[in-house]
Amino acid sequence: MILLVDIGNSRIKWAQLRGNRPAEFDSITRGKTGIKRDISRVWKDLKDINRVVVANVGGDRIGDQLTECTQNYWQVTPEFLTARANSYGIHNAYETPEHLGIDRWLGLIAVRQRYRNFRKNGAICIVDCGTAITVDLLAADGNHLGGLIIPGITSMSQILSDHTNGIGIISESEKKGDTLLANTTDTAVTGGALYAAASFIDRVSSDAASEIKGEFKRVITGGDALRILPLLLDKYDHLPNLVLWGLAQVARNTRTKVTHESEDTSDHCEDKSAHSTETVEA
Ligand SMILES: Nc1ncnc2c1ncn2[C@@H]1O[C@H](COP(=O)(O)OP(=O)(O)O)[C@@H](O)[C@H]1O
Ligand SMILES: CC(C)(COP(=O)(O)O)[C@@H](O)C(=O)NCCC(=O)O
Ligand SMILES: [K+]
Repeated sequence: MILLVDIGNSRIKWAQLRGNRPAEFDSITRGKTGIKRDISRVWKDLKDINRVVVANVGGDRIGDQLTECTQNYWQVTPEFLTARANSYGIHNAYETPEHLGIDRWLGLIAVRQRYRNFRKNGAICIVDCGTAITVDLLAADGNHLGGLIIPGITSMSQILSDHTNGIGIISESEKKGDTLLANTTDTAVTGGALYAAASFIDRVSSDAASEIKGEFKRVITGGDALRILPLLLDKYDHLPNLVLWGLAQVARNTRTKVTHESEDTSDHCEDKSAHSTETVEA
């Protein structure tokens, strides 16, 4: 069995490759410096793992800990992916391609596969709402046009807690009801972060759309997608676990030729097309 692992700066997400697609999605919040205890708890029951394909943006120390775990559990050394200049029909916009976050690169790969019949001269805007919020633009011809990065919702609250006396660690509190403005410190900070994120996403996607002649599609993913979606002005396709879908594509394209598992035709990520107010189960 092939294990697909997405290590972000806040959470570790994983799935198993079933034919051409990821299945049995799971995730945990991870420690800042150590993940061995976190993953030993949840991976001890995983059996017959013969490959581990990894997107890691958490740094080498975290990667080394993952390697120690997979070698202990399954005698398998993980395959750590890095962004490339060109592959899967995508041209990386970065001056130094490997500096593009591997999560962002795999998101581009997954989106290109998901919308492979996308019309000429259009573009797709990919928003990933995690520890950081990233926006990337992928032209229909496969050119990655670049992107932007801001702190995520939790990171913005963390900044205020670290730099002010009056604001402490914010609990995962939302504004009560649908009032525009908040009446407690926690909800003022959380509400402000949500509005900052939504305004950033609305403005960047709107400015990008004005430069694109053809069809313009908006995609959103990441752990905070569902919190931000209700505040967005435009329609988004909510594609959960986008990075794991990208990992599935790369894993099956680098599968050892020996294993000829049944090819699953539907090899693109589920489309939970979402209006800016809700995610509809596909
Ligand atoms: N089950 C959960 N437990 C904790 N946080 C969650 C959970 N689901 C979603 N989140 C939200 O997702 C965010 C992390 O999203 P994610 O895309 O996994 O981040 P990253 O890839 O940066 O690790 C957290 O900051 C939190 O707000
Ligand atoms: C921007 C990110 C920190 C996002 O990571 P995440 O929020 O998923 O933890 C990650 O994509 C990253 O480390 N990128 C490298 C820098 C860059 O993409 O320019
Ligand atoms: K991410």
